[in-house]
Amino acid sequence: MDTKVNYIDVAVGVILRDQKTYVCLRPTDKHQGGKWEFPGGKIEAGEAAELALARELMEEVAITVTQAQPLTTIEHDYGDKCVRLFVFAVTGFDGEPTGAEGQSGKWLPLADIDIADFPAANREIIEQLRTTFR
Ligand SMILES: Nc1nc2c([nH]c(=O)n2[C@@H]2O[C@H](COP(=O)(O)OP(=O)(O)OP(=O)(O)O)[C@@H](O)[C@H]2O)c(=O)[nH]1
Ligand SMILES: [Mg+2]
Repeated sequence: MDTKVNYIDVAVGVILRDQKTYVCLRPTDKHQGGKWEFPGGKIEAGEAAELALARELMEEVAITVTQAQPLTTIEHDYGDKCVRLFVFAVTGFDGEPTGAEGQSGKWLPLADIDIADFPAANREIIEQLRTTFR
């Protein structure tokens, strides 16, 4: 029996400015659809997490990342799939974030973050934002 878990590696960017973070609404037809998310996406085979972060943030919110620090790595089993999130704090970028793929996006004050609006895997990120960045 194969008990090895196949994780989907994902680069996730917590874009920070003025005690706010830029979040996007996941399309309803996607995994965890209807939840808010930190922009990001799947890391390609052989791709470094930082490069995937820069690529996904350009594709999804049209910014050029100039400063990012690893925040945490989270492994989460959704039942239908297992994800490994490589989470970065994005503290420097060129351009103004926008929903470049037609999705809704907004600057969310860190004080207003509600864990229930995000995918379950994001719990630890939100707890860190509460303690580290406020
Ligand atoms: N981008 C992003 N993905 C997250 C977050 N939390 C979380 O569990 N995920 C999960 O990570 C997985 C991959 O993310 P994604 O759907 O954005 O990947 P992608 O941009 O490459 O999209 P695609 O391959 O569907 O076109 C999804 O299963 C998603 O549910 C989050 O905060 N941001
Ligand atoms: Mg994505």
